[in-house]
Amino acid sequence: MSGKPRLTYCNGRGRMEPVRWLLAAAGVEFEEIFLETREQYEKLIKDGVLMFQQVPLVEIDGMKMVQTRAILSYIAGKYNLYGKDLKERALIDMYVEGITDLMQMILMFPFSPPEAKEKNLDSIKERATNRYFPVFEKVLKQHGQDFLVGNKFSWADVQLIEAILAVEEKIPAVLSGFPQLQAFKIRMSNMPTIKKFLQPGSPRKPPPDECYRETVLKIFRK
Ligand SMILES: N[C@@H](CCC(=O)N[C@@H](CSCc1ccccc1I)C(=O)NCC(=O)O)C(=O)O
Repeated sequence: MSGKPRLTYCNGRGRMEPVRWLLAAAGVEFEEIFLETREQYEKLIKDGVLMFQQVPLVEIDGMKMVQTRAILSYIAGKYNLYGKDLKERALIDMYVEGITDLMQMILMFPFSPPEAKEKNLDSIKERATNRYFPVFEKVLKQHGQDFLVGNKFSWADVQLIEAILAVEEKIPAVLSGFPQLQAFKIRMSNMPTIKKFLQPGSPRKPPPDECYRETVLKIFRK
């Protein structure tokens, strides 16, 4: 037992990528088990390892954690990325949940039917530009600090930089109207732990491709 957290999921972003981001941003090394076949997944279920027969699964501190939100909250609390008090935690929760709503659109995009892809991409652009990014542009402009909450690096900052980079992969000019977010992106990308995670060879996963899509559908088919 290495003592490192152990992540079980497909070899791709999916619902596990925010967990990889948060652990990496906290400077925590982790191990990964990749699900490649439905048989692997069915064996986890048979062995009673998955509380709701779902992954992500994160084994940490003797626990077999499932439910992405619970996993992320535990990691944020453990590594002091969850604010200094209840009100800062509430603000971080609101920011994270909002960004998660945007990221859910990106998560599901590879599974859009071909005829819906253009419309779904337009929806991502519309929501990022008009609903989500303006909130964080305003927050950063109003308090003039480097980080979203309490002038301290937190889970909210990690979730936002992940989202910015993910949206830019689809809409490269998405930050053109957001100078504060452009500066935030540079600041976060230069933080040592995030800079390391953005380097080739890190556990960060590439954008989903057809192979990943087919693997997910094969493993989790109903
Ligand atoms: N609420 C759970 C949902 C987890 C979930 O839906 N996991 C999927 C794998 S992610 C699958 C995935 C991967 C990429 C993009 C979209 C999606 I959905 C699963 O285990 N499905 C099997 C089942 O529910 O029987 C969480 O947040 O962890």
